Amino acid sequence: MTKTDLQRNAGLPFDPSLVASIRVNTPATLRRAATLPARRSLKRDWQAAWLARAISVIDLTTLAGDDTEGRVRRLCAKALHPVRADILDAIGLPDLTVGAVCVYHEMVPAAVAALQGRLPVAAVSTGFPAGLSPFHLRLKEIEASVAAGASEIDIVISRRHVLTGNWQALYDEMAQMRAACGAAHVKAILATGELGTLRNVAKASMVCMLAGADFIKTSTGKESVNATLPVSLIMMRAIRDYERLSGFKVGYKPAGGVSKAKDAISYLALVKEELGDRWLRPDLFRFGASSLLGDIERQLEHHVTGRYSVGHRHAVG
Ligand SMILES: O=C[C@H](O)COP(=O)(O)O
Repeated sequence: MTKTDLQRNAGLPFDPSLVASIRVNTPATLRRAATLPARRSLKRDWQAAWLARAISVIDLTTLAGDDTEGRVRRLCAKALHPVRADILDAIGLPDLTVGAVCVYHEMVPAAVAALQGRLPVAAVSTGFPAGLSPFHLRLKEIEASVAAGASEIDIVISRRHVLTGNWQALYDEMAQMRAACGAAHVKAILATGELGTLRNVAKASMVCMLAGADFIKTSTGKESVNATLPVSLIMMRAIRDYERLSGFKVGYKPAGGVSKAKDAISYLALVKEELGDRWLRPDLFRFGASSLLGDIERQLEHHVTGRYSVGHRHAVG
């Protein structure tokens, strides 16, 4: 998928009364999310199809202080050929790639050179993960990432705007970041584990969408609590509400700590039930994940051969 395949969210004017009216039924949300992993048991062939689908929507990620160009090149090779050819043949899939590769700004040139336009490169810009570098430098970082060839930018919001209820400031920040992205697609990372309440998550989701976020994303992967099913339920319902208001479909990206194939299936099931099949494609859904692919590949190998291989046979990067 190239950037031209992705629709852009034009946003809507800031509406403080809309934001103030947002409510969340926390006990009901927690109950609904808790039923999901227990209810889902898929038949063998369907399971392979869902796991292949999960791979196709991974933003294959390396976001480590010791990243090197060599690691990014290996990650890109894996992104283009995420599953061994014999396993793909056995499950009847001619070809499969992940959704995108996600790296720090400094690693964008290495990823762009390795992928040669075959997959999008997403950059975490704006002083990731805290998002506390000077604001004008965060905007400059976005522009530099786009100039280096990133076609998707994952920005991080200022958590303090949420924690102090300064929704106008959050809207303005998001709108300026979106503008700095130019033609690149923008994903807003809410860092939900640091927002205090599910109501704050719902409000922050809506404000970022009003300000033009093309995707909303749970976490950087660096908070102590990252993607969860209850948070995902709230964010997906906010996406539904925004579609009712604007007619626009915003994408969703759970990220951080999604490392097991069975968790990926729970997320996909939630997307299907809350948003519908249209969201089960890379233009509207991504997993931000560094180690999920290895577990899925292991499960697919088991599906085909009846045996589990050791985890290090499916190393990524
Ligand atoms: O955006 C992606 C996350 O940083 C990846 O988190 P993870 O390493 O827990 O999979």
